[in-house]
Amino acid sequence: MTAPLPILDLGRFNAGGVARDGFLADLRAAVREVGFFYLSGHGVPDGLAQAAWAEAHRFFDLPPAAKDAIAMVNSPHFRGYTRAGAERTRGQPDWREQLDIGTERAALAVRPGAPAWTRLPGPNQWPAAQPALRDALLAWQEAATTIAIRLLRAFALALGQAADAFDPIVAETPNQHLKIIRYPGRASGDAAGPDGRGQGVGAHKDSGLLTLLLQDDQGGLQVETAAGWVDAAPIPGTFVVNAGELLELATDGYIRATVHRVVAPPAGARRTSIAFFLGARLDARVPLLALPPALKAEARGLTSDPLNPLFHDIGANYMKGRLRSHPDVARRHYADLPEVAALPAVGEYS
Ligand SMILES: NC(=[NH2+])NCCC[C@H](N)C(=O)O
Ligand SMILES: O=C(O)CCC(=O)C(=O)O
Ligand SMILES: [Fe+2]
Repeated sequence: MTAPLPILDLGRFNAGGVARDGFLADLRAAVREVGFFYLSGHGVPDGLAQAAWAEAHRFFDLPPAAKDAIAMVNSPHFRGYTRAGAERTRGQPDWREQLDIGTERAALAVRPGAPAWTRLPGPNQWPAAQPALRDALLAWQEAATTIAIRLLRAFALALGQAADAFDPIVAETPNQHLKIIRYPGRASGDAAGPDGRGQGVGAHKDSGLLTLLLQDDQGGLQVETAAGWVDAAPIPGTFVVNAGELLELATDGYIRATVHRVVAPPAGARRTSIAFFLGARLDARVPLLALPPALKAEARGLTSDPLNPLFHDIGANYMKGRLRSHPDVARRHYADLPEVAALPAVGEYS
């Protein structure tokens, strides 16, 4: 048995004094060693999560036509519904259906020649048949943003920085991204992976700063560690938290954005999750933090993966993930970009 992932209580951070110091020491160890932990004591009112769960289940139970009416392929902002099998991770189809939303705002007026990320801000798509979904998910997105920004201050302190070290890149227009996700059960043999089960979502890093995940009681999330894949089994009342690529970039790899995946549930079961990704302002660059010497000596440098280059330009780093994940959206709305012309044709994935 591998050691389970650590559990950190945000109440200790909020309490101050020695409790806070203990929390920060545990946080530093957790992000350096695994990059994944459970967060308890976050204080988000239970009703907000309950409402988000109830509306998420109602959404996935809508008839397919009602969901396809707000298909992501209609949105240059990568917002809307994606059917199971349409998203790609490392070129392979992910067996999950999902609704992606983000900050609700008007699209920017985009000048020709402006960076591609300027096309990302914009309105969400909501199902006409379910007006309550919008309020529940936007309220959840705000609550999750508040906790994620508080945690980011804790990360800064744990790294020997001023608490506000990340404030400039999350001020005013942080890149909020929320997904409600359902993984259908799969019979073994159904496009089974090496472990005999299907790909719910393939192995990847999250591209932003921090991810806060709510998961139901099904399980299936796995985290890559030095000792191999470890299950992030559900623990009621907690979030699963993980560091994204922007923290790896900011710390020259002291923090690693940990690789994770979801193994599809068996036939007859299903998994539902609600993932919130706090990203930074798309118009900024990730600062390279000056770590205290003791921490700097332990920084391992950035990982190098030819399929996943890391970019200090935040807009470019986020864009790469969106384009490769949703080649249908990329071809419809971003065909002018050279990296889109280079995407393998559907059916051509190895
Ligand atoms: N928005 C996300 N966090 N998506 C994570 C899934 C992995 C994604 N398909 C990728 O290729 O990077
Ligand atoms: O659904 C989950 O539990 C994890 C999803 C995930 O890792 C992602 O969408 O980035
Ligand atoms: Fe992820």
